[in-house]
Amino acid sequence: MDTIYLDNNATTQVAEEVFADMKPYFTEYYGNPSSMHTFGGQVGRKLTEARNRCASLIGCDPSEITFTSGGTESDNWAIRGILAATPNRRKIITSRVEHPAVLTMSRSMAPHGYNVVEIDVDENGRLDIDQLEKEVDEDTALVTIMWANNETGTIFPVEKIAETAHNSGAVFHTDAVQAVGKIPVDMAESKIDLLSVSGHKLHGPKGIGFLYVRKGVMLRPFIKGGHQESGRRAGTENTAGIIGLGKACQLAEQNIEKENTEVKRLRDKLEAGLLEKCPHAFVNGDSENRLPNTTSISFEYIEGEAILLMLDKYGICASSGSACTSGSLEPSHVLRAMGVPFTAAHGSIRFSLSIYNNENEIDKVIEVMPPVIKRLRELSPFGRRQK
Ligand SMILES: Cc1ncc(COP(=O)(O)O)c(C=O)c1O
Ligand code: FES
Repeated sequence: MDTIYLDNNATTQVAEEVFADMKPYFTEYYGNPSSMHTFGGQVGRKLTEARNRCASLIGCDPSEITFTSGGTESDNWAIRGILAATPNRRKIITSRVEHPAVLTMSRSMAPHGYNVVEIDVDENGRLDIDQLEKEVDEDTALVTIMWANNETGTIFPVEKIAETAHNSGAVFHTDAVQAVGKIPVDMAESKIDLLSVSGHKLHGPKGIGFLYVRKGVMLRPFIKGGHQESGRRAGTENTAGIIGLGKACQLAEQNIEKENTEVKRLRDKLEAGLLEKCPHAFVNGDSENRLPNTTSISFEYIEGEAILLMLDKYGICASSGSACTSGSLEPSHVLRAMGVPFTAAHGSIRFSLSIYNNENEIDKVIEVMPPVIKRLRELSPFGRRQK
C-alpha cells in the first residue's frame, strides 16, 4: 500500500536533490570549516553558498542569517536574546495560538519578573489587533507572533504587527516556520526584526534552521562557546545540515509559485470534496488569509484519533487537533483559543499538502473518508443523536 502523506506541516520529505547535496559532506568532505587547512576550508565555502541561498529565499543579506538547530532554537533564542539585550523593558507580548517553542519559553519568563501577555484570536483564528495596540507600551521588550499558524494555516498581518511594536520601540520577532517556502517572504520590503525558519518544513533535513536578525538589532547569544557564526551561535556547524537547508531554500524559491497554484488547487479540491460529502463538517481558521497547503476540518461528534486510525489503514497520514496523540488530554490550544466547541475540536483533522502530492491521492482521500466519517458517527452515541 502506498503512503498518502498529508502531514507536511509536521514534517516534509527531504528532496532527493537536497540529500544528494548533503551526502558527500558526511563521509568525503568531513573537515571542520574553522580549520586552517584547505580540506576544511572547502567546506566553509559550501557554507557560504548555503547561506546565500537561504538569504535569497527571504530577500535579506547573508550576514543576517545565523544557522541554528531548527525552529525551536531560533524561537527560544529570539526571546531570550532580546530580553537579555533590553534589560529595562519587562513585558513580552505573544499570542494564544503560538507554537509551544514560543509559548512555553515566553511563559517561562514570568517567574523571572516578566509580564507575559497573550493576545486573543477570534473564531476564525484572526488576531485581535485592537488588543495588541492597547497592550504594546514603553515597557514592551518584545512582540513575538507567528506568521502562519501550524494547525489552521491562518496567516497573521505581520507587517501591521511590526509597525505596532515599533511605535513603542519594541522589537518584533515572528515564527515563520510554516510560512517560509509556502508564501513569498521578502525581508527587504519588511519591517520584521527577527524571523525563525526550520529546514524540515521545507523539504530540508531535521535539526537545522536559521534565525534572521535584521542588521542593527541587538541580540545576545543563546548558545555560548566557540566563535562560530560570527560569535552569535557557538558549536561546530552542522555542515551537511546547513548545505541541505541551503539546497532546500533554493528549491523552495523555484517552487513557490507551484505551491500557490497547484498545491493550493489540490488543497481546495480536497476541502470542497470533504465538505460536500461529510455532513456536520466545517473548516477551522481564516479561509482567506491562509497557507495554500493547509486545511483543518472539524468533523463534529467524533474523535479525531478514531478518524486518524481509520485513515491510517488506507495509508493516509494526517494529524488531529485533539491532543491525545501528543500525550495531553486537552484538545488543541489553538482551536480552544478560537472558541471551537469541544465536540468539534475533538474531531478536527489537519491535512497539509506539499508539491509531492498528486491528484490521485486527493481523489482517494475524498473517496475513502466520507464512509469512515459515517461509520464513526454511527458508532458514537453523540453522533447518532445528531444525525
Ligand atoms: C510554527 C512552528 N514553530 C516552531 C516549530 C518547531 O520547529 P523545529 O521542529 O525545527 O524545532 C514548528 C514545528 O513543529 C512549527 O510548526
Ligand atoms: S479524546 Fe483525544 S483529545 Fe479529545
